[in-house]
Amino acid sequence: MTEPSKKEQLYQLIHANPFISQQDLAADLGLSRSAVAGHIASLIRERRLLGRAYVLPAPRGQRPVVCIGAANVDRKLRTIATLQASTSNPATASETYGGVARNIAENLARLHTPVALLTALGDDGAGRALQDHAQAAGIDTRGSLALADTASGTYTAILDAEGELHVALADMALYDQLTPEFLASRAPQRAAAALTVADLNLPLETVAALIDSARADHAPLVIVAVSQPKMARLPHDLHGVRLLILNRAELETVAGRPLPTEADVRLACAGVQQRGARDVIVTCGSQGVFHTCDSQLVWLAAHQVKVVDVTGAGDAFSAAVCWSLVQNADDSADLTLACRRGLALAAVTVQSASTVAPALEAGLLEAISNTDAAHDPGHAAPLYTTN
Ligand SMILES: Nc1ncnc2c1ncn2[C@@H]1O[C@H](COP(=O)(O)OP(=O)(O)OP(=O)(O)O)[C@@H](O)[C@H]1O
Ligand SMILES: O=c1[nH]cc([C@@H]2O[C@H](CO)[C@@H](O)[C@H]2O)c(=O)[nH]1
Repeated sequence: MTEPSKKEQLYQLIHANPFISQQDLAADLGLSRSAVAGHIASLIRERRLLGRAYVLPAPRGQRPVVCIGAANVDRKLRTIATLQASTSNPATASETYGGVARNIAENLARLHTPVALLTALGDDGAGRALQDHAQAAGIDTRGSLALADTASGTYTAILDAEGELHVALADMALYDQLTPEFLASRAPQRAAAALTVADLNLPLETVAALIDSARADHAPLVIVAVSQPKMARLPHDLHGVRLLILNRAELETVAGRPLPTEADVRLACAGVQQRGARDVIVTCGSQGVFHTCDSQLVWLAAHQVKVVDVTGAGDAFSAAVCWSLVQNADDSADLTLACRRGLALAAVTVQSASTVAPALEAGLLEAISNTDAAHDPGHAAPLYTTN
């Protein structure tokens, strides 16, 4: 098969990312800037491009949440009977779309929130399937990085017969190419965000660059942890971070010690706040969540539900919290309300075999308001050790 002409390749790049700069076009295609300008002028003459535009921000309610991080293929292997270590277990296998940033983006799209995803995709079947699926879900993937001769990210999880995770393996080296330079090349899309959500699949320097720009632009940034080993990607200086969401084991990694009591969790959160993060949410699996409220902690119990598969519960929780944050035009979002919405979406997700529960409706979250707190199962007595 003959390779498309440079002009055609340039057109495809602009089609995929209308924000792309002439400098990036020149670098990607191995052309000079003047050759790029010549092709653009020719495409305008042919009316395949209608001109070069100034980009104005959309009205607030239509500005997207921009999610930055992983889009993986998840392989889940679930034992049929009780899982036994160091031997072969009869199991069933399934494949779904995953990656923390992608899962959050899909949850938000299903809740009818405008959302864009900046990720890296390989040039394999998985990359094309991830791209098609995201587009069909209504996620704007035009700013994502298409990598030649690279396999897409994969996550392989071993679940027991009850749907609880035993071990998981993450093959995701391609996200190391989501560098600060890549971020800079997507500055126009990022500037349009109502909220930026970054997962810790990103390299440390990239997360630091996102924090720097959130601080400089006074723009809200939520950071979502993905695993204990990848807590090493959390920069020390967190000034500019609106919210850090992580599970208790990940907070233990940050603290460098076990956190068996509520007082331990409070101290560890205070440490993260001293590093500059405004708020912290600590998810505690089937028990519930803590969130900071100035120097105090608020505890909310999880819904008691029958688990089908826990994969994606944390991402659904994070998506509902982000959904809640963008409902307020000012900075007055109520974190307790956001977490109650998170618990509700996570409960729906653990009861579904899918990583992102299908058939979500924003009404599910809208129905949870400040006025119904007393009737909410999320306000049951703490199950967590409090001494
Ligand atoms: N067994 C469960 N029953 C009810 N709710 C659950 C259960 N497990 C998780 N959840 C809900 O999901 C939220 C996030 O779970 P968890 O603390 O395990 O996060 P996570 O480790 O990031 O999850 P994951 O990696 O599976 O997406 C919890 O706060 C809770 O609301
Ligand atoms: O290192 C990582 N492990 C797991 C995930 C993703 O977490 C999801 C479940 O919460 C799952 O979809 C997996 O791909 C990731 O993005 N990075």
